[in-house]
Amino acid sequence: MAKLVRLFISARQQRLVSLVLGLLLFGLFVAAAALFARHEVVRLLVGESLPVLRPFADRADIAAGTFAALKSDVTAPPCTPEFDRQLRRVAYQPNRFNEFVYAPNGIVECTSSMGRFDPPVALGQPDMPAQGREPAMWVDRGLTFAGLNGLVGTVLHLHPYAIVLPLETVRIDPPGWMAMEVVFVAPSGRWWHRGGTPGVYQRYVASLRQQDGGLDTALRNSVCLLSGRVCVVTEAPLAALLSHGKIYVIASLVAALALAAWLARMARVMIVRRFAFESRFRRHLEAGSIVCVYQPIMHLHSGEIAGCEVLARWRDVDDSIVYPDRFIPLVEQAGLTRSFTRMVAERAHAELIEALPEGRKLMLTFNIFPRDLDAAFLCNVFGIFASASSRFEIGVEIVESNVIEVADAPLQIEALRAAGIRTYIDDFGTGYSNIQNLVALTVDGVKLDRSFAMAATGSVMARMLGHAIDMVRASERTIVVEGVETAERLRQLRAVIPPIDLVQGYFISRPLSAEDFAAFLVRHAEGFHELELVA
Ligand SMILES: Nc1nc2c(ncn2[C@@H]2O[C@H](COP(=O)(O)O[C@H]3[C@@H](O)[C@H](n4cnc5c(=O)[nH]c(N)nc54)O[C@@H]3COP(=O)(O)O)[C@@H](O)[C@H]2O)c(=O)[nH]1
Repeated sequence: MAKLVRLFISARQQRLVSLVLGLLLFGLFVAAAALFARHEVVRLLVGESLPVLRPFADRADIAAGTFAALKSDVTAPPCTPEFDRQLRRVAYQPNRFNEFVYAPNGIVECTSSMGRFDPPVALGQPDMPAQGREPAMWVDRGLTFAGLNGLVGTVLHLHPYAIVLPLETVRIDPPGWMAMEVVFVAPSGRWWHRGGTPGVYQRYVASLRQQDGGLDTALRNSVCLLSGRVCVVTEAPLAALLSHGKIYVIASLVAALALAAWLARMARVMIVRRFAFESRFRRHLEAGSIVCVYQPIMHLHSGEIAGCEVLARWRDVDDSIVYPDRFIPLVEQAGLTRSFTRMVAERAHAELIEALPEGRKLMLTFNIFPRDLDAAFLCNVFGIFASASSRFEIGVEIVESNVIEVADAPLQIEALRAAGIRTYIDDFGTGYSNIQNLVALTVDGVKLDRSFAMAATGSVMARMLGHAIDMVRASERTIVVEGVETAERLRQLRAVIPPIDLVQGYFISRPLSAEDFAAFLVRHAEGFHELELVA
């Protein structure tokens, strides 16, 4: 899941996702357009086929009418002169065929044409046996049996009569982009060309056989009548279609491309909006996504670990850890400062109670938002540590420049002290730090901004470190020097007289998980003596 989410977080991946989406959509639209075009072409093929089939349907109707007339109008005993007269009467009726054969059970006994032959003659096996209302049918049958030597025709037989039809072929003139063939098809699969372009039917049958494999280069269709006996098979080669419909093809491609590009762009905008850091943070800011780390704070001279500063991190939806500089301003903007501080305090409490060795007394300092310098609220939040009050000494850090924006800051600080919560001015020496504020705010301690201790030896900032320490010491507050990154700086701080109280920085330790902090405490139970090791 985290991997999937990561896809949507980085700008490069977002671009890639939108590109892939665009291509997929383009493919989808082209496929949809191709399906629609296929449907339309098949509709046209059917439209061209039906008029070609109509004469065959008409002939079948005439045959049916003729058989009915023979049955009702010919009543004389078979093959008598009267029978012959009656046959001819039917033959002269309008819209009737006129070549009849009396052939009960397929054995020819006499005909209407008076041809010379020696009855009885068996018609033999039909090419298409009678089926439902359809008569049995012989295609291109030699007509010798009816005395019509040398002629061939189609014979229809519906007991006891047979009708002889002349050889029938059709002329068809399809549009240039398609080819057409008319065939008679027997249930056995045998077929007879009746008109159009030879080969179309064969290719159609071949394409049906290989339907599951291979690319067909033409659209094919067949429309059949009379229980599948007469079929019009049509074929539209793709090349002909593309060249015939060039304009439509180009217009469809351009439209598909434009629509896909637009949708992919919209999707990207939505992804960017949804997965922008700000919205991810707002959606997923909850107790479970807060990570606490603990940076040891050391008594400078004894090396004893006095406690730690609790620092918050946020676990992003892709499981990466985000530093506070990115999200603290968002917490403030969203007005979630109080619930955020509560979540940090509760998580730290749960982790430390679990991880720390019993009986170890520690100072814990928390960063609070300036607007939350409210003793009632803070006592309530940090009250969870009260049951373990003998174990933890709670302090809150607040940037001095912001404290002065809280009208009754001195009162709140006093109330906190009364409740056993210490206050520290954080990042002293930056921004609007001012000695008057230091005097007015009765805080317990001052944390010197880390830029002093981190400054290169001999730099202006490094030289100012001593003055900043003097200034804070004059106010009789506890001094914490942050940002101690080197043994040399620690040694320099140890040489300062009168002595500095507490130090914090990467040289002592980076912020640690609760388990690592507990292990750190065990490792340095006798005090932090790395300096001696370095020396
Ligand atoms: N309201 C809240 N603010 C919080 C909370 N957790 C953190 N913060 C504030 O975010 C700022 C950045 O904090 P972070 O990235 O955790 O950095 C801290 C230390 O890692 C860093 N530090 C400590 N020692 C050194 C060092 O030797 N070198 C070095 N380059 N950096 C070091 O300093 C940060 C601690 O700063 P401070 O708070 O001033 O003591 C920071 O401003 C936090 O206040 C929170 O839960 N609530």
